Amino acid sequence: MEVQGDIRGDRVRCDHTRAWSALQAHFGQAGRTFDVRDAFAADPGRYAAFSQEAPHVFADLSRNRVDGATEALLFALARECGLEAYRDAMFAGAQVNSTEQRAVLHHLLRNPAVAQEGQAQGASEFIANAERDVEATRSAMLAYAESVRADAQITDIVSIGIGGSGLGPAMVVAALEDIGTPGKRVHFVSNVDGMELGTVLRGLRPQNTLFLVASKTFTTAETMVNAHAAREWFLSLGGSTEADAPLPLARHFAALTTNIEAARAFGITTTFGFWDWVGGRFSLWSAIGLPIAIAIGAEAFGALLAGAHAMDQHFRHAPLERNLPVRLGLLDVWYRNFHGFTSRCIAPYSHGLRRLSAYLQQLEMESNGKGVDWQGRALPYATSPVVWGEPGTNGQHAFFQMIHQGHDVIPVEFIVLRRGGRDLPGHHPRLVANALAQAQALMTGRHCDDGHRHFSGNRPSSVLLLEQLDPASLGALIALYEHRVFVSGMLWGINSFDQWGVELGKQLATNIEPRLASGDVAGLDGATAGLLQRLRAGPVR
Ligand SMILES: O=P(O)(O)OC[C@H]1O[C@](O)(CO)[C@@H](O)[C@@H]1O
Repeated sequence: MEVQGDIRGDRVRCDHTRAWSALQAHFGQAGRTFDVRDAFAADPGRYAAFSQEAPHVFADLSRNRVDGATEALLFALARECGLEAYRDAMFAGAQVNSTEQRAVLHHLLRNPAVAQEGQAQGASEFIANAERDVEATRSAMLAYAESVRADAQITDIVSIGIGGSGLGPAMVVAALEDIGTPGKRVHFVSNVDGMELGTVLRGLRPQNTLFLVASKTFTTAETMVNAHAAREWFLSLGGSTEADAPLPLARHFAALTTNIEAARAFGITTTFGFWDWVGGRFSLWSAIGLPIAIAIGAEAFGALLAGAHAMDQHFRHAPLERNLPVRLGLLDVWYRNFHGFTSRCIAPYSHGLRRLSAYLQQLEMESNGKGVDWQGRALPYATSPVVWGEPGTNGQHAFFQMIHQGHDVIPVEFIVLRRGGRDLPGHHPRLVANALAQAQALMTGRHCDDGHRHFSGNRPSSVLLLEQLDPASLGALIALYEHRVFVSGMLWGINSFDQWGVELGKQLATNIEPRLASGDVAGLDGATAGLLQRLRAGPVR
């Protein structure tokens, strides 16, 4: 298929710009000693200047270690790097995933124009074909989701998939469980540890179960092991590979994959495809989102897509100075490369968002945890921070001690809902009060002569405020993070859309597994050989 040009040549790496040198000077003069409390005292308009409206999300960035001068330099950096042209190239279908020669078009999956107007005006043939594929697959998948929802015999859906084929759907289904279909339980199985699948299967009956095998490649070892085990379980309890048998495998298994042939070879006839221009960690909007559509229905799935699309439009069209993904991505660069902050804490004050940190870990660290630029040159600076977190208020009683008083400065992202979910009187105001109090305490600190009780303050945080946790807000929030990762990755000069770093471990595991049975340690390093021999003192099975 013909794609639009490769625009790698237009990229300028952040450290090759004038703005980078200016930021270094600025950091030395003002950034290093910047105190947010002084900035508030000096500027009564600070809260407004560092607030940002975006679709479904309001952001208060005012408690960060930036001022107008810092942001002006960061916007200059973005422009010198060619961020706007690069963003537009991604949306136009250029091969921004340069190491795999792939376009990056997950935004097409949530573009309502694809359904309403068919081929967009002026789109390339490549995009027009992609849009047709998206529309056809989406209609088929949503019709199937509705048929499963209407099928009283199916009570349990087991989605087998890992990484991008598991984390996104699991996070969204947990977040939107209040609007889940009564009578349907959706389970997610990722780990090759048999404890996970075994525990899920223990409570199920094959005639009431639908397995969804979710794998972009349909080769991922963990998913294949679990899918084969599920198949064995199903066949051992009366299931059959014969289409006209009373309990046919074809009715109880479906596949979500770009590798339809491999799914068919597995014996699965119901398949929903997607394409190489959808990265795994950006795929919840595609057929990989089928468990979501079954859980919440086609209409709510459409609202999830619409929320994400609204954020896409904001990212594409808002000027950099009022563009939330841009402001957040620039802040990430400022903190990582100038302040040297090594991690960022995600603190959703929402039980529904309890899987968000796990989801963002893949999105951010698999995308931007890279050490070479797009030309393979070693980078002289750090890239992705460690992203971690737990829902509030639980985190307050675990690791917030360190965030308030530890040596490292850890920017925190509070995610707050104006309206809580299943309202029990008094819970939500208390939850929100805690989020605001933590952000306040981190900034203001509290002087005390007793060092144990002293809070230094000036600890940065942002607040992302959603009206409520509904499909549209959630879609917008996820798309916000996707674009933010694009922004920082673009400035760092890396390819945010490959993941070569996961390959070596996969290959070595394939080499080690037979050695657990044979005991052959030839050619292994001393530590691996030692552990293997120790493990062989008893059976590993
Ligand atoms: O969908 P697949 O092909 O099973 O891959 C699952 C995950 O594995 C990875 O390739 C990393 O190992 C992820 O990028 C991907 O989301």
